[in-house]
Amino acid sequence: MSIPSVTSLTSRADYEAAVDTALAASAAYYGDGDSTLDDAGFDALMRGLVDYEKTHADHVRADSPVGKVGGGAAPVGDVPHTVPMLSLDNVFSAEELIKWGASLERRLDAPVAGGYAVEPKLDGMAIAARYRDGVLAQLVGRGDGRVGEDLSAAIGTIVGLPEKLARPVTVEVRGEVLLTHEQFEAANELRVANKSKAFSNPRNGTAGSLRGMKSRTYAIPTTFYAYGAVALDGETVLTGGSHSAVMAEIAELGVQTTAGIAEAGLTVSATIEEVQARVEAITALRGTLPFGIDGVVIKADDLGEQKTAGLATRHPHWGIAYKLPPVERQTKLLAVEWNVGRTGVIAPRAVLEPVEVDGSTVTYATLHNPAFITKNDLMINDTVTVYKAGDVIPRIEAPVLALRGDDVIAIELPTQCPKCGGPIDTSGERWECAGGASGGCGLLAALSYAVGRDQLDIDGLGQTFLEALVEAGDVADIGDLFTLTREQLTIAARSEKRADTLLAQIEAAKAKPLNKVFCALGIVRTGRTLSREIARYFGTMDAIRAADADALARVPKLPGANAPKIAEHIAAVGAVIDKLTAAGVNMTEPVTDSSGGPLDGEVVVVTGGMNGPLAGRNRTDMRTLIEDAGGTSSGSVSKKTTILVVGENAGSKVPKAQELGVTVLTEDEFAERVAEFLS
Ligand SMILES: NC(=O)c1ccc[n+]([C@@H]2O[C@H](COP(=O)([O-])OP(=O)(O)OC[C@H]3O[C@@H](n4cnc5c(N)ncnc54)[C@H](O)[C@@H]3O)[C@@H](O)[C@H]2O)c1
Ligand SMILES: [Zn+2]
Repeated sequence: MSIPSVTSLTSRADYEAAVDTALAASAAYYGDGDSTLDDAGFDALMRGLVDYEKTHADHVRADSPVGKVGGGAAPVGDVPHTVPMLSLDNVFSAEELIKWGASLERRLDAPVAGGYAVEPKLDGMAIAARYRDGVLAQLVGRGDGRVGEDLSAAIGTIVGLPEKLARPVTVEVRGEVLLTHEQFEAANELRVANKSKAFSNPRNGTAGSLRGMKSRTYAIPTTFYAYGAVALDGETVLTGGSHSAVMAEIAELGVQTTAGIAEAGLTVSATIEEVQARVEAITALRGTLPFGIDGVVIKADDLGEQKTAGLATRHPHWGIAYKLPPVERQTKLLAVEWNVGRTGVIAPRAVLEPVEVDGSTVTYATLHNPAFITKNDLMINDTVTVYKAGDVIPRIEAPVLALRGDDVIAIELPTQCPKCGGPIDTSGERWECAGGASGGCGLLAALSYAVGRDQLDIDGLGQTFLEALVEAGDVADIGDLFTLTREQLTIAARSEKRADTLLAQIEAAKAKPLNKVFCALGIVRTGRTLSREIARYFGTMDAIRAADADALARVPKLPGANAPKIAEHIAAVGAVIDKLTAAGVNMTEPVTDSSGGPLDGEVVVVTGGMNGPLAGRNRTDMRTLIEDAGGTSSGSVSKKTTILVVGENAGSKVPKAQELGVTVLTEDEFAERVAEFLS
């Protein structure tokens, strides 16, 4: 959707409608709503209004947003500002910046002597913070620049704006409140948990966070950066003669300032050429900053020069905003595609009407997962806000509900894997192809898992070899691993020697106990521990296959609610199990009567690195050992713990165990108790 840079208004009716649209958009933009226009659309409309008003002076409406701070519709309130809080005029290119520099020097009637302060333009909400005798007494929004709303209820929730200064001075600090990317995510989690609608972007989220403090019971933390300060109640505590010096004074009082932003923070440039270089440097850092910026602000640093340059009604002459391309645009959601990733994750992707965002054309955006679609009530043909920060994949923020037409169509969620047609595991937030070991879309991931150390332990079969085997069509499920020929392996591994090693490892894997073979199948909602329990309980693969959900639910540690899914998946991989059986893979669990074992009834915790007779055993190995010996393995010391095995560099678990009266054993003592299981 390419928006013309000027909306052309050809009749009085057009003009009237445009004023109404702009006022409504501003009210939403500066309030906490969703505007029906993106910034590019709004700016084009404003340019259209300016053009029209120039030639139709008699049509100009009193409430026209032209020339007004806050677009003529920002929430205003009733607190008068000490000194007007203005907006900033814009430039968009190096040429325009040079022109602005020249016009400033004309106003000064001399070259700029004090240099230019250059700082990021933070994309949040402007506020004035009034400190009296060092105590934060009042917060005031920008409003229409002359009067603003009282936002004092938010005192104490803003990072960087302390409730007390380092010295008991009276001063008004001005700056931007914003939500960092992290705070934005956290804010939305809080909102959703409290049954409120998620904020659609950090800027209107900031407004919502501050205003909401008047009525909300929970605080949403925001962040403040000062970029100005003025005298309050006639007291002048600021002695610095430049913007940068004043910022240093403010920082000394304990307030966070734009000078405190790492790398992209306030610096002073001597010439316009240096300013341009600094603008480019800050632009390059845009994607790495912890919050959004929509430009770079340039100010004559010397306060005397600022005074000489003076103010226009809507903006100062001594400063300018160098705007960066918008990272947020509105466009239309045309369709949703479902793609299956290499690990079997089924991810929705938005197909958009092409739109230019931050200098590049965006046609697709991630929709994360099905829950994102339902949570945001997205529909095909909705107007959506597309957002791009740095080199991050474009994201969709929210549908603009005010623009929803009659042509919207519900987004259909898949009921089967879009790639293989197999079943889908919808238990997690991310949906996955449940084909898994039976050759579904997660084949490579499933194979890697199956040959892993805790399963079949064919460690020579790394990712590259597996990929080669799958690519060659030699392996379509884990059953095929056991019928690989020396020739196939030689081609995949590019070496006869490696092929022979692999053949030996594969042969050895055939003798693995049932619990490892079962684990290798990657059955949903089972892992190592449950595989052991299932194998122990049923003894043979045939018995496992014969078990229905009720029988599975009787397995120790197996949550009954998961049993039906597990049973379903076991049935689905029947053909793979048949292949494994035919290839001579062991399908029985060796009977280890663990009741009566040396650790029967013990709850064992292991801490520190294992040495001596237990050397080289990681936590998984230790758990296996404990379970084999009839004990229960646990990760943390509690009242239930009966034995703590202490290895090298043991930490805080030892004093805790001693405090609880838990038996503490050295590696040697423990090894002796489980000697018969150590081989
Ligand atoms: N999409 C919409 O519906 C809609 C509606 C109204 C306005 N807008 C957008 O808002 C912009 C104009 O609004 P504006 O006047 O609020 O702001 P502005 O973006 O033109 O700039 C002025 C503001 O920049 C902020 N700022 C951030 N960092 C600063 C720094 N380091 N030093 C000084 N000031 C700093 C201050 O809050 C100041 O008030 C336009 O880009 C317009 O597209 C959009
Ligand atoms: Zn699939």
